[in-house]
Parts: sequence; structure tokens; C-alpha cells
Amino acid sequence: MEKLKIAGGYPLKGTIKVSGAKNSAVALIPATILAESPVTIEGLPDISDVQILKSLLEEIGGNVTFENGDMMVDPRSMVSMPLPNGKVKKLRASYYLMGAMLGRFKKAVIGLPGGCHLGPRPIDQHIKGFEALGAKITNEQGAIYLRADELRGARIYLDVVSVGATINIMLAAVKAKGKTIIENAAKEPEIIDVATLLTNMGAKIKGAGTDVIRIEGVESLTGCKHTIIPDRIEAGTYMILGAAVGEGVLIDNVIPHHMESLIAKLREIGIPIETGDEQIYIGKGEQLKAVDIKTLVYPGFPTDLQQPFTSLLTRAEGSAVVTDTIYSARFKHIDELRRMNANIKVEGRAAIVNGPVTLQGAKVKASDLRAGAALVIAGLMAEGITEVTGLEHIDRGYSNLVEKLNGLGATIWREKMTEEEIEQLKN
Ligand SMILES: CC(=O)N[C@H]1[C@@H](OP(=O)(O)OP(=O)(O)OC[C@H]2O[C@@H](n3ccc(=O)[nH]c3=O)[C@H](O)[C@@H]2O)O[C@H](CO)[C@@H](O)[C@@H]1O
Ligand SMILES: C=C(OP(=O)(O)O)C(=O)O
Repeated sequence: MEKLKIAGGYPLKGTIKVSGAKNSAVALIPATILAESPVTIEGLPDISDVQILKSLLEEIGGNVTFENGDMMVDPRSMVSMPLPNGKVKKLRASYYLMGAMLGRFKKAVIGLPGGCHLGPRPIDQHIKGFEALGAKITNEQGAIYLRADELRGARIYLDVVSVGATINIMLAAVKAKGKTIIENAAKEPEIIDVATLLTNMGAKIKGAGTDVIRIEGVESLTGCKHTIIPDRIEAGTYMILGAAVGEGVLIDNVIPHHMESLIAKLREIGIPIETGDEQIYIGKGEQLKAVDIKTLVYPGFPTDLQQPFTSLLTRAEGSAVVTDTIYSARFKHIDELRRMNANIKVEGRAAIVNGPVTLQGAKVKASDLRAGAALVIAGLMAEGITEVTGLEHIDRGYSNLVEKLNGLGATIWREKMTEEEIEQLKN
């Protein structure tokens, strides 16, 4: 087991390159199950979610190679092997195996997913969609059993705007008989990316990226080559980090249009920003002023950047209200930031950040992926040494984090934990 050590308080400068999008990757990989010949996905991030999905595809009989970010999946020998427990619990996106296996085999047994603990994360809208397509679904001892004699297109209105449900229903519907219409669909860029792969495989999908998606079922799908989009949440994390401790940071391999809500908020707080075709330059802000943020579905401010943004707000003058409308309990990082001298209180679904304060290095624990990102940013801002544990969360979503940050001049390294430290962590 390892921990991160960060010597904070030094300015960062230079170029940082963004990897492929985690939330696309984790849907594109299961989508390959639907093809009848090999699929290649280029530019995947080197993160544990990708590695686990690779081994789950191998468990059901797929032949998979993954080298230098390019994954080749040969799905021809796959079978509908039950995946009731184990690895599926290590990530949220294992739920996409339900839609993809239902679409290909008309049956699947998949354990309930894991992922970040951010309050309740039901999958009732996924189930509602599968049932509308004709599947019979039961929940037995923590695993979901899905079976259909035939999948038929249907009109499905989502009661909650859900990224996962939108993509999962797309996966199950592309080979269903007839037309499926998903209303009140989520509009995140990752949904367009998955629709692009499926379309290149031969699917007929219209409207991905809007709130109505129309799918005309096809008989079969074939392999193709697809390049993943850049990770807007990783890019956003580095933009916030550049705003917090940068003296000129260039974010490379980013789609500026995906970052509009964050760019607006960073400008409001006092950070000079320039955008190019695939790059964003984060200049040095002098006196930052507190701004409120409220997380919303895309194109609103992303909940996945709420925690990192909170670290930045500790540097800003005044009082800022951070409201998370997507998750009820995405504030586990706040106690850890308080250990570092932050002045923040949580009231219901809002955190009130009072600044500016000078953060102090401390021993802190990442409770989830973006809490980890928030603590890394705080560690770089803080005076002294910060130790971050819970790296298994950070490794789910940040490819080569240490190398990338060292490239900007940060002093950050991984260190083996002692037996005593591991024992303390359990208590
Ligand atoms: C792997 C992946 O892509 N994860 C992202 C995805 O998660 P995920 O797909 O799990 O998030 P959703 O968009 O589904 O969830 C949004 C909200 O809807 C609720 N809900 C969702 C589904 C459902 O069936 N019933 C229901 O009530 C959730 O509890 C949550 O409050 O989108 C989230 C919101 O942008 C991001 O934080 C996650 O990083
Ligand atoms: C919440 C997140 O991930 P997941 O849905 O995979 O748990 C995230 O990426 O911030």
C-alpha cells in the first residue's frame, strides 16, 4: 500500500497533457461486447477502472490487448458468464456490462456496482429502461439478473437525468427490434463519444448530446477503430490546480467547449484564461475573490469538479457557497481540508468556504476519487508536507498523476506505507 507525499507551497509552471476520458472509457470498453469483430479504442487512460474492465472482458472470454493506451478487443468468443461479485464492485461503471451483455446475449448476471460513495446512487432508471425494452429483471443477493426473449424498441422517459442510465439504455437498445426513444436523456460529451463508437460499429443513433435520443435497432454490429475524447474532469482538475498554484500552466489535449462552465467560474474568481483549439492557458491570478458554485447536469458546473474547486476557494477573499445538487453527500473532503487549516462548514447540501487562509500540510485521507484530487491540490497549496492516503480512489481516475505533476515542477512522490500506518488506516 502506498501514500502520496507532497511538498507544498511552490509555484507550478509548464504544460500538462490530459489523457482520454475515464467516463467515456468505462462505457466504450463494455460497448465492444456488442460487436461481431474486433474493436480498437485509441487513447485510453492508464487507470484502474480501465484495467478492471479489461480483466472483466477477459473473464467472459474476450481476447484483449492493451498497449500504450490502445485497446484491441476481440469479442467473438465472449459468453454470458455471470459476474455476480468481486471486481464489479470496484467501480461504478460495471453497470454498463448489464446493457451491453443484455444487448448481445439477451441475458446477464451482474453484481451491483461500486464506485465513489457520494450518497445514494440507485440504478432504478437503468432497470426501468431495460424493462421497457422487454427484459425481466430480479435482484438476488446483491446481483442483478437480466433476461429477455427478445428486446423491442420502446419510448423511455427518464425521471432523473442520468448519464449512466442514458448510456446503458443506448447499449441495450442498439440491437433491439424497432425504434427506441430516450426522453429527458443526459447530454454529457461522454454520451456523444459512446454514440459515435456505436454508430461507427453500424448502429443507428440520432440526437446524442441532446435530451431526446432516437435509436433504430439493427441486426448486427461490426468492429471499428475509435479515438476517445479527452477527459474534461482531469482537464478541469489541472485547470483548478493551475489557478491555485500556477504561474502559467498550459493544459494540452482538451476540448475548450467542454470546459465552459469552469472557465466562466475561474474568470469570475480572478484567473486570466486564454483558449485555443485544443489547449487552455491558465494565467496567474493575483487577488482571488470568492464565488458561489452550484453543480448541475451538463453543461452546468460538473459535480466531479466541485471538490477540487473547494480547495481553490480557500485561497479566495470572502465567503463562497458550494452547493451540490447532484449528490447528497459529496463533502467527505471537507473534514480533511479542515485538518489543513481550511475554514469551511457544511450545511445540508452546501459547504461554506471562508477565505483566504494559508493551508498547512497534514496527514489526510482520500475518501473518494475527487476528494483525492481536492487533497492533492490542497497539498500543493499548503505550507509544509502533506501525506495523502486512499490512493486506490485516485488511481481510478488520474493517469500518471505523479509524473504529470512533477513535469510542472511539483515535488510529489509515492511512498510505501509502513505496517503501522496501514493498521492505523483500518481504525
Ligand atoms: C462512470 C461515470 O460516468 N460516472 C459519472 C456518472 O455517474 P452516474 O452515471 O452514476 O451518475 P448519474 O448521472 O446516473 O446520476 C445523477 C443523479 O441521478 C441519480 N440517479 C441516477 C440513476 C438512477 O437510476 N437513479 C437515480 O436516482 C443519482 O443518484 C444522482 O443523484 O455521472 C455523474 C454525474 O455527472 C458523475 O459524477 C460520475 O463521474
Ligand atoms: C464519481 C465519479 O466516478 P464514479 O461514477 O466512477 O464513481 C467521478 O469520476 O468523479
